[in-house]
Amino acid sequence: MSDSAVTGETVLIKNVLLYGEGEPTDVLLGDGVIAAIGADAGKDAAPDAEVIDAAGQILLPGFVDLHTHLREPGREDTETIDSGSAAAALGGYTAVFAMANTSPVADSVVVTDHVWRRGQEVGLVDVHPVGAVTVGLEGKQLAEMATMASGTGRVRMFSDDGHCVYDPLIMRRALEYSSSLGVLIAQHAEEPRLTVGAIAHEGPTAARLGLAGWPRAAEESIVARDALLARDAGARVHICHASTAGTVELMKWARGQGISITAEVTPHHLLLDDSRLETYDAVNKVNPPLREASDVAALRAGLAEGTIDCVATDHAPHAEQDKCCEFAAARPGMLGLETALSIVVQTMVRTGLLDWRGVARVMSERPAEIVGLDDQGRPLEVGEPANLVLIDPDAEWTVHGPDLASVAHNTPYESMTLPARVTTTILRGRITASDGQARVRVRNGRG
Ligand SMILES: NC(=O)N[C@@H](CC(=O)O)C(=O)O
Ligand SMILES: [Zn+2]
Repeated sequence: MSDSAVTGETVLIKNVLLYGEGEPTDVLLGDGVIAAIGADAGKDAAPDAEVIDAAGQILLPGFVDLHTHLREPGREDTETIDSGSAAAALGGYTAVFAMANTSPVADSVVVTDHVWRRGQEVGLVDVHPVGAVTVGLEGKQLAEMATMASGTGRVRMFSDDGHCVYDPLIMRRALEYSSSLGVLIAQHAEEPRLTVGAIAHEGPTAARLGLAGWPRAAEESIVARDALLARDAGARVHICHASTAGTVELMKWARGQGISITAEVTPHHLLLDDSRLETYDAVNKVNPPLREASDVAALRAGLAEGTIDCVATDHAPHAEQDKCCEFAAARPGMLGLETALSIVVQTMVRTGLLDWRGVARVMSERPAEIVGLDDQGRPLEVGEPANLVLIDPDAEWTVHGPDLASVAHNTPYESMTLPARVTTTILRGRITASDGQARVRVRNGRG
């Protein structure tokens, strides 16, 4: 064997378009990294290398989701780290951030380390635990952020998501503390005094349908407040699921002031608006609510120009009994991991707002940068970690909830035909999903 020969599990991807550009080429993966790129990349491939004919397919860095709800521990009847990892791998993700609103809440290192370890055992995607900002998500007392940040799970992001850290003094202290720890605070921006009883976007549709309204100002007032608190604390703040045109304007203003603020938008806020509520189907109930077409247009434009940094799924599985009930009683949230790429292609690529490099930016590179992951969202270059996704841009598929890997089936895209599909996902050189099947880890005999 020559010195340059690649050892361990090797994968040879043939005839693939890097970032959807240029001429098709070959990419060899070995030892968990990109070992070679080019027409002769296969010359060092081991005889037993897995060969993927990727003609017509696009290679991007694996996706990173800053906002996933995996429901373990506590609601394993709706999602587990196993099922959620499979959904993530099938959606093209190589890293996800599992939100802290589990039961028990991830406000201690016991829970955050469990989430990390369980994710590594499953081995389909890196499951990074998000720690709670406050004990029990109650907004009263800061959780032990330093302990969680230094645990095995190395918590990099803290959020009370599902709840807003509404007390400005607590938020200020959390931001001050976060900058000394080098971690990120992600805010579910919702002024709770403005959303008492609210279940839908406050506007003409909700008024006509008799649904109590969640005004845009409930989000925007917190975005503005937190921008100012981050400025004063010299800290960074990340805005979860931006949903209004006004939030895009506030982001522009804050950036112009030199404030360290980033924001994500969900696929559903890029595609759906409150006209979906006409049927009273609670599958469309989500926080923040689906807004108006003008907000959807502003969010798309904001993402295209970089004012909104990235796409995050807010994948929120719920049991059938919590979704197939009266709108007011239903829980908010919808599935997102397995449909995210298709929705981004439909809303951003097919509309000419983003090219495939732009998709890599908003789904891989920016989210990895925002949380400081140095092994994700990397350039497609020799020596870089082989965290990758292969996409068939011309595929079309019809969504059917029970076919998704999640335990729960609450997809708002049921029976919709969507463009583009993930064909293969690769984590550290190992195929984690291909042709619609997640691949659980096979021991390689060395370990
Ligand atoms: N988005 C939602 O409507 N629900 C999320 C919580 C959240 O992200 O706010 C959930 O945990 O179900
Ligand atoms: Zn939220």
